[in-house]
Amino acid sequence: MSSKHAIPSYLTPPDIGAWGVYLEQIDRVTPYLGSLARWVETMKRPKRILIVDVPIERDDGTVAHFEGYRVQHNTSRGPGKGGVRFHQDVSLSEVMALSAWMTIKNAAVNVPYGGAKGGIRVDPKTLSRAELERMTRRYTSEINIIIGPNKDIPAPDVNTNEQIMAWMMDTYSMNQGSTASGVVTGKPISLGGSLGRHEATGRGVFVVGCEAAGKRGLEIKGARIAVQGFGNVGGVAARLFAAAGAKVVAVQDHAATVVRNSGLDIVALQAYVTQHGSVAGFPDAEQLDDAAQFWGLDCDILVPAALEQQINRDNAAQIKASIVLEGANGPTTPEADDILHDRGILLVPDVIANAGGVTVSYFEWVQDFSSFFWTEDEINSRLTRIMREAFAAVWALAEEKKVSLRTAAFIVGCTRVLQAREMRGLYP
Ligand SMILES: NC(=O)C1=CN([C@@H]2O[C@H](COP(=O)(O)OP(=O)(O)OC[C@H]3O[C@@H](n4cnc5c(N)ncnc54)[C@H](O)[C@@H]3O)[C@@H](O)[C@H]2O)C=CC1
Ligand SMILES: O=C(O)CCC(=O)C(=O)O
Repeated sequence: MSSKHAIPSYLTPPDIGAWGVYLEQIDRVTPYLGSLARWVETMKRPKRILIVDVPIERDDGTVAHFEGYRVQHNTSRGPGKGGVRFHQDVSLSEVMALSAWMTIKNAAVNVPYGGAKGGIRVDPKTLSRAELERMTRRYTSEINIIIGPNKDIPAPDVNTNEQIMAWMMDTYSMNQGSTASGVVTGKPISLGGSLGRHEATGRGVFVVGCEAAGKRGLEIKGARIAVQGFGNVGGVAARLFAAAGAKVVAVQDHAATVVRNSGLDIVALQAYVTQHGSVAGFPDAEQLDDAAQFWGLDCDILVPAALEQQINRDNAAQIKASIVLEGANGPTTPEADDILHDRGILLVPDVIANAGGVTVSYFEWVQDFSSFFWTEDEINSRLTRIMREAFAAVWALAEEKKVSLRTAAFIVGCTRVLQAREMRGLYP
């Protein structure tokens, strides 16, 4: 949305895609929430939505406008918490859905936050570094009134990273008149970031992947893994699986799919992507001409770690993996969920599988408040314990109620949120 003549996305017909997925999942859960069901209606409504115009001066002197959002879905259990995404397909309905998933996720792993998410509808690859900085700072100033260490704490998501968080923290601090390191997490270590946060989401995916494999009697050593998305989440998860002796047989990113039956060299692939911007052209691998073939590849564990709605009715029947680990948020449509379930494929849902990131974000926030920083071993062992316990609790509930892991995770999350709401007296 860089042209000043383009129609803002919130004036176009609603894209219920991602948001609709969320609503359907909530609806499926309601029968299991018993007396809490009457409040689920309130879970469908975000608490606060801010849509902002983000104008910047381009390097050539022209002015470009971008549309930005921050949605606070729920704050019953604490301040809003969730990442910021820069992507050309970001829309209000997508950010609403992502914020709602954050509410469920934060409650499912029991970190003391509500749920929030933000984004800018922009392809950051079209911006220079200086333009990216101006856009990030302007966006932060525009949402300044609703964020803060005790209000709503942004973090990285797709196409945002430590540098973006540093600019956000600096802009917020300048507006406040004092340094407020706790306003964002996922910061550089030199600015109060936490050891282990960069790897935390991928590490959490790996930890719950090992737990799920154990339930299925699958050895990680020698297991065949396929990963879609080779950024922060997919890249780290792939590296940890490979280091544990698994064979990462396929990696797909926005530009290409690379395959190697005997296992890709993940360290070399990461170095290649750092240099070339994508996996396209990586030597020592076959490249698939048709990206859709990725879904039918022979593997044991499939890790979607890119965007929403990637596993859908067109490809769910082709999936050969026995375990799907949702590194991304919302990668599976409800229709595909049913297909995978009917085929006996074990799906570990996003709200558990990728919760390692926000868990270490919580550690970072705590460390910032106390100005006392933990060792990487302390962080990783606490993260591993929380992820294992969350997985075990959801697994036990799924067995008890005879429901999927997704439904069980939603029951755990919704119950905690709605109980907090009831105790506070905020129910309608
Ligand atoms: N960064 C974090 O801490 C967390 C991220 N997530 C979720 O994980 C997913 C990935 O996020 P990050 O790794 O942080 O983003 P990233 O920006 O670091 O990487 C995204 C990756 O997805 C690939 N990709 C983009 N479009 C694609 C397409 N159409 N097909 C295949 N690959 C495509 C990109 O090439 C890149 O490799 C998102 O759903 C995000 O919401 C979830 C929890 C925390
Ligand atoms: O670390 C955080 O605060 C949130 C990460 C995030 O956006 C997510 O879990 O989807």
